[in-house]
Amino acid sequence: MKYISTRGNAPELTFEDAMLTGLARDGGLYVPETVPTMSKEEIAALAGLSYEETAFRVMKPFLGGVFSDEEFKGIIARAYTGFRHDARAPLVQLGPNHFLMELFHGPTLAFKDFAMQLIGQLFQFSLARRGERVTIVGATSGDTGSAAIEAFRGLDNVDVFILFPHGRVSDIQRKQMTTPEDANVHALAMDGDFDDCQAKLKDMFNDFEFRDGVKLAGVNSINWARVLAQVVYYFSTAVSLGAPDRKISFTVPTGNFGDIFAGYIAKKMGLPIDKLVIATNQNDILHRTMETGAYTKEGVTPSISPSMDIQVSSNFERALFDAYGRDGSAVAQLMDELQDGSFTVSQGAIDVLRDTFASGRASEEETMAEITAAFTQTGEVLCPHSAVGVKVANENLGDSPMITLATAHPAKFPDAVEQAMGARPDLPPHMADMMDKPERVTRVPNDLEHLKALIKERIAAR
Ligand SMILES: Cc1ncc(COP(=O)(O)O)c(C=O)c1O
Ligand SMILES: N[C@@H](CCOP(=O)(O)O)C(=O)O
Repeated sequence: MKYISTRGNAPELTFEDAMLTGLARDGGLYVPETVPTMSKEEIAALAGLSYEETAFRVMKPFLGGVFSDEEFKGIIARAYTGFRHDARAPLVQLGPNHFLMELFHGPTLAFKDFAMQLIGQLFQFSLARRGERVTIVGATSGDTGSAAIEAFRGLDNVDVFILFPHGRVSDIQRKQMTTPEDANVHALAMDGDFDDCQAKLKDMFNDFEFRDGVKLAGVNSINWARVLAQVVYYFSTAVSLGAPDRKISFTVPTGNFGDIFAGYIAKKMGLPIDKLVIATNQNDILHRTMETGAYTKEGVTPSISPSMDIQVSSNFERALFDAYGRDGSAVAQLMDELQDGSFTVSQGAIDVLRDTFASGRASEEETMAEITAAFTQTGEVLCPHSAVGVKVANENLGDSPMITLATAHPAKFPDAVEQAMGARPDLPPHMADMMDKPERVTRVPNDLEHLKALIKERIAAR
């Protein structure tokens, strides 16, 4: 099993090297050369298995033998012990044919834990056997950062630097990143929005002297292992509702396109997915692209679902790669054009994308109204991101059961939830004292040289 870049001009890597590398050296994202498939019988055999066993069976074909079965099973078992629900990704019913997949029972209360806890274990295993250390730099709109810090805190052979947009994450998200006391954790509040943070991260990867000097690694969904870990819950939930004997649809609150891309991979592997619906907030570049074919940046407007306040949706590049028949030079050209603010998807490619993905958007008012409606009608308390998903899913219900992904716990966004419902959601007991803890954070400008110097200085001081 080899991994290739979406821009067609970087070395082919094994699963382990692609995971430790992050961004490809041509600026592209790694994808498997071919996507392994599961037969109908293999999918049916997942029924009744634990989440961990399902994870092992779904992910193993992507590893190319870099871990033994025993090693990989141990890694998976350690990754999911910190989850507070036995099912890991339980389903609750919202309506006759509509279900919610609760992905917020991990340690930091967001779907990011599913992949980040696994990556934490994978990195520890690989770095120990190679005798290496890495510097992780991550960009976050709130949830990736806290999940990464939780997964890597306290490790001697990893420093983790998290860039988040100053003033644009919720108080809980900020506290999750700034209160850990471990010396290898560095929370950096940057001037700008999430897209600025992600652009700086990619600039660091494209500076080979810096990248090689600090042994840069990435744990955003540019990292293939992040996407792979998220494929598992599409299988576990679809099978629990009758797949492969019936088709299942999914609606995914979307920002950086990693989570829905995992659903697309599940479909390519053979899971009978009917509709795969992109749900955006008012920062709706993906919905506009699906409607018009023009991917045009308009600037980010802060919303009540801040983790989805994204305009440069990193993993869309992976979908474009397939839609353009895996033509890396065509993708490289589109990404060059995006530097000037926009590109137009060819008719052939947009047709392919429309065959696979539907889309919709929720305004701020609609998101609020959905939190209120879901609570009144079902008793389920939604976070604003999940509410965007439920609103768009309701517009896409059909014959097949619809599963909407609930991507974060409502207590991470208490202000919006309180405004919609009149009651403030409680944090789980393990986080109850978080708001009282002192914070450790460095305010940084949107300046590449400044960031590189700071990172080098911090590593040298450890
Ligand atoms: C709570 C929440 N919902 C949805 C998303 C969007 O997911 P993705 O970036 O994989 O599209 C994010 C951020 O990634 C998030 O943190
Ligand atoms: N919403 C994300 C943005 C980064 O996405 P990622 O999946 O690429 O890590 C966040 O919470 O940081």
